[in-house]
Amino acid sequence: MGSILMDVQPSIIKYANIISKVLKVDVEIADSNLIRVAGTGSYSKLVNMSLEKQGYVYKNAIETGSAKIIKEPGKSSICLKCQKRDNCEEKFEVCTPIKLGSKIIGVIGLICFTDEQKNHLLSDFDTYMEFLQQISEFISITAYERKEKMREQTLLKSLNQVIDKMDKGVIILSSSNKVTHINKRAVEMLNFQNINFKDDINLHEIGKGDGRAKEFLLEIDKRSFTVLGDIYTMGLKENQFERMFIFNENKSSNQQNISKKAAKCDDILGNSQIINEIKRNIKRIAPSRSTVLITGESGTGKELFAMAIHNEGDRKDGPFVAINCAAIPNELLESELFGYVKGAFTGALSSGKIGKFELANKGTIFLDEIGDMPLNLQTKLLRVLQDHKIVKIGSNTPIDIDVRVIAATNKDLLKLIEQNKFREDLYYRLNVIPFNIPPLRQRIEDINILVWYFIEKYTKLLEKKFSSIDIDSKVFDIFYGYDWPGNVRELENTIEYMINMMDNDGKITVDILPRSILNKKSKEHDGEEEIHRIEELEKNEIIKALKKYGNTTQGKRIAAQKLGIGIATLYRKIDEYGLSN
Ligand SMILES: Nc1ncnc2c1ncn2[C@@H]1O[C@H](COP(=O)(O)OP(=O)(O)OP(=O)(O)O)[C@@H](O)[C@H]1O
Repeated sequence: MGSILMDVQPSIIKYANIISKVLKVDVEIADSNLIRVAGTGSYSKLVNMSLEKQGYVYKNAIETGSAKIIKEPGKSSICLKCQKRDNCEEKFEVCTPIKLGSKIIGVIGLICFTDEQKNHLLSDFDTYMEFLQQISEFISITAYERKEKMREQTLLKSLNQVIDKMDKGVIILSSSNKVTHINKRAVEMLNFQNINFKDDINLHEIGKGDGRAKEFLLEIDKRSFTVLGDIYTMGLKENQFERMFIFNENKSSNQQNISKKAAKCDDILGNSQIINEIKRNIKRIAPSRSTVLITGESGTGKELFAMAIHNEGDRKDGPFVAINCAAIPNELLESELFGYVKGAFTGALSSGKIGKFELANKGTIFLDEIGDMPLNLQTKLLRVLQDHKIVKIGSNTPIDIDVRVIAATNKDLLKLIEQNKFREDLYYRLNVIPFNIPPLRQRIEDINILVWYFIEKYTKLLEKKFSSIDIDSKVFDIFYGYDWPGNVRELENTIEYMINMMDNDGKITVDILPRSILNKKSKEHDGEEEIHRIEELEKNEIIKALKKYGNTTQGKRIAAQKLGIGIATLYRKIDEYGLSN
């Protein structure tokens, strides 16, 4: 039977030798099974042997948990059962238990065979006993550390087993960014032939992702991937298991971080006049190379519109590379955008790095949250827009690039210019083709189509099965009256929440609306009194009424009545506001 002291036997032998040298006596250390773990002098040859038949003093110390001093070995009552009692060679014996918490895990015995040894020990007995006590505590700490290490190893072993069974990619990183463990799924997803990675791994959060997971740029073994995932701190095993990165989807399976989605105008949902006009304009300007600036509140779909511009034009077969300027630390943004040559700075990858501009060559780069770009980079960006050339960090050689730039922001760039936070010349360079995506509350006629689209998306995604789905008209009333500060993204999250909360009857009712919407439904956006144009209010009321009572003749008659206008006026206004479909 093993024991914790046996597990750290080499250290125990060292401790026995130290005690023996200092106290000039022979030393034995036994574990709680009375197996000799260490011994000095003649006992060194008897290590690993059982003391069952003669270790009565030790047994007593283990059972009582207290030190024993045997002044006349063989004659003490403890020695009664010992076979060697009558011809005991020992002159003096002291033993002290080794405790780990409340448990006795072994015993240290000091044995004097000569009077000289005995006299030496007794000459300063209290100090020597204190020393012995100290060593006993050191042994106890060594055993504790070992126990913890073993516990951690067992834990890590089972953790690795669980990780290997996961259907998500998992990479465990050390504090120095080396791969400690990579699961099978990650190897498959990233298509690795060999998992003995020599270089450090680079992992940067570069975007908000899809709302559930963040977007990361993963650089490993001279390859880059854009993946959706999350990092969890572990802090285990002496920094070997520092962080765990769990990821879902490799957005770019090739060696470059190009996220190429084929969203086109038809993927932009909505039938409002303004959305239709934007879609028409996208088709018009898609073939050109002119820079586009998309403005609009967060969640209005700016990236979707940018992708549509890319995919409706001649560059559709080229890459669409998106970068979120706000999500990347300033000091990394330059190298993300322009790349660097090998040896450009300490910590640089030995292979150098290709920047997003180069990756986007012959395609489109989407610079999201451009308002957050630091001023020094704004200057560099301006130069790129003027010269169509980039210069990598650490290099002097300009590289020609053919990239269309689409920038987006939810900030007021003119205000930033006033505050000297955004370059005016860059603003005009970017704003060649401006698109402003109106907030959802200003195009509530798009809500219906978006709601049904997201219902379909999330019933499929969440594997919910309904024979049919019915939405209470009160839900739409609340949706039409709500401000949607988070715009389409908020609507999407709301529907996802409601699909989760729905009963099996397929009914979407007010009682499963998220609290945030129920509580805020009538609050003005941002807490400010927002002023709407009269026509906008009128149009929205007509849309609400038509949604509520239906587009049939009968529905229109009720709508007109509720709106307090004549049926002819309603028809005229429907025409005027382009609401006939
Ligand atoms: N008209 C639309 N049709 C279909 N989906 C849309 C539409 N508008 C937005 N979405 C969806 O809403 C979500 C948010 O859109 P997106 O990320 O493009 O917004 P954004 O304006 O770029 O936000 P931010 O300013 O916060 O970066 C995405 O899942 C997007 O596909």
